Amino acid sequence: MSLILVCLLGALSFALCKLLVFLLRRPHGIDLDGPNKGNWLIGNITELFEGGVDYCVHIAEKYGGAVRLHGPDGETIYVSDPLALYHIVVKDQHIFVDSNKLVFGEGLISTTGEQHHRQRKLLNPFFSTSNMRRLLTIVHPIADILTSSLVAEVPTNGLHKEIDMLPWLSRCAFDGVWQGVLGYHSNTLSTAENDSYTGDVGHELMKDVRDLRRIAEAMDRGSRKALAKKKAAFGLDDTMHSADSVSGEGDKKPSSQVKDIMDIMLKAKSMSSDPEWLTDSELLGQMNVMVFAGLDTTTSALTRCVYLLAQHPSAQARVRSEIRDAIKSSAHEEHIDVLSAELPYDVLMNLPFLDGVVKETLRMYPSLPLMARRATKATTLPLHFPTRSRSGADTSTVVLPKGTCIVISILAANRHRGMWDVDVPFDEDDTAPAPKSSAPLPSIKDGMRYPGVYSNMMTFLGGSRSCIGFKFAEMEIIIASLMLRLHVALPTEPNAEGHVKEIQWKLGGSHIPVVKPPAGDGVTPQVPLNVRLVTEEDFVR
Ligand code: HEM
Repeated sequence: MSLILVCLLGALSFALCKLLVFLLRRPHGIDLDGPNKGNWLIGNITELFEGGVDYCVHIAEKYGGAVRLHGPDGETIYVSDPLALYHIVVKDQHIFVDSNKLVFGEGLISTTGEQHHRQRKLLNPFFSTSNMRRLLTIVHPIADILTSSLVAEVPTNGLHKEIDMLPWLSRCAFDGVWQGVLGYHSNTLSTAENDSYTGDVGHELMKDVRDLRRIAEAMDRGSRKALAKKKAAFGLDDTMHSADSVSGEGDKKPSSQVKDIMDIMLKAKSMSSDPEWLTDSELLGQMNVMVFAGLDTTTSALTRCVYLLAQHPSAQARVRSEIRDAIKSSAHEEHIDVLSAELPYDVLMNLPFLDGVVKETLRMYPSLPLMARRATKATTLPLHFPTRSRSGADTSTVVLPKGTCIVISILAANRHRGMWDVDVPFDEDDTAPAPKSSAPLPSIKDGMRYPGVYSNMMTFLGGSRSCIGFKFAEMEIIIASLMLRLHVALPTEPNAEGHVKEIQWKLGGSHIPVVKPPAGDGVTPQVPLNVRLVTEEDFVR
């Protein structure tokens, strides 16, 4: 055998050994247990949407706070463990990123790193409790219009009428967000006519990515109009004004009359000596983001809350009675006409059962149930509750390769049995005694915490990318106004074929209510409820 051949064979054996060692040492993906891999192309991640809320909660209960799933990009982890979430959204949030830049321009949701930090620092004060409190007063008249419009729809003889509540509640959310963010009176509740912006955005829950793009474009058009008008009112540079001639009331508004979030931002801009401070494109981006981020989320929460009250008549009666009692005692008058009385803001925001109903809705059915992130480098996630590895042994850490996709399960976190005690006030059978505690929110076990910004739940996420508008998402005023005058119940009338409508909540990016076949098509978003005027029987006796 020639020397060359010996050398070649030696090199080949060496390379084979190296390959063997590499293959043996190669990590076998993420060492977590999880459901079967599913479809070879897209994996099993779509089962989250197909299986809906129950499946999303079930897999966390079965496999633990970190579950291995498979998506189109390979292995994905589905996280609801409190410590892991703390690392993802707070401690190591710079590693776990998400970007929607293409759709949202330069608004808060899409910016990252230093730009996001700068914008957030600038915007945080605008969302202070006192500003929010001021902004929330605009919701009052909107709630009144919603209720009186619905009262006008139902028979005066006490019989009910089936009404699809979705368009009413989404218009209400729309008017609230538009007016609160842009100071634009869209009045979709009181007029059937909408401009292209309100028409495109306001009336339906968003269904797919094409809708998202169309909505983003429509929002941009509307925001440009609103910005140009406001800049003129604040005496700021009017380049945008001339590009988009804006007519209408309110020109040259005195800067003391600051009413909405845009007013607050523009007033701050008009007082700054730095022309680069909050550029027009940043301002426009912020407006689009606020309206987009606030609209579907608020509609979804509001609709779910009304639906749950229809499903749980005793909770409905209790809410109604609590509001009536509070109005009477704040007016110091037993025989006051409750229906025409003002609902004082401070009284409303301090009603424990109403507060519990709103918080439970947000906890059990978070408007954004699943959020996506991606690990920008290899890292190790610690877990508070040990979870199952592939071998079935318990593990308290998960090693994540660079690029791993993460699904933050807000839904599973908010219902984690290791963290929360019971589900009240919406008990399954609606017969359980009402909780005695003055704070009817389920207690958090052993003082453990989720890193959420609100009530320890993850509904508004946590950390530097948490929801900036969560204080603006209060629903108490609207629910109180509705409940005081109207009674809602699930549909009861069979159609011509004898089928009664049953509402099903599908899971997309948000929750989509449809009527299940055969009574409905299972596709069109709607929430048909039997609505009638309230009678004395509808209060707790
Ligand atoms: C029930 C109502 C709401 C829910 C459940 C909700 C939930 C959330 C969640 C989960 C995020 C994090 C998104 C992510 O990191 O990918 C978020 C972000 C955000 N939300 Fe909300 N939101 C609600 C209402 C609102 C309202 C009314 C506004 C504005 C007036 C708003 C403005 C924003 C903004 C600007 C962000 C981006 C924050 C950032 O990236 O720094 N949200 N929201």
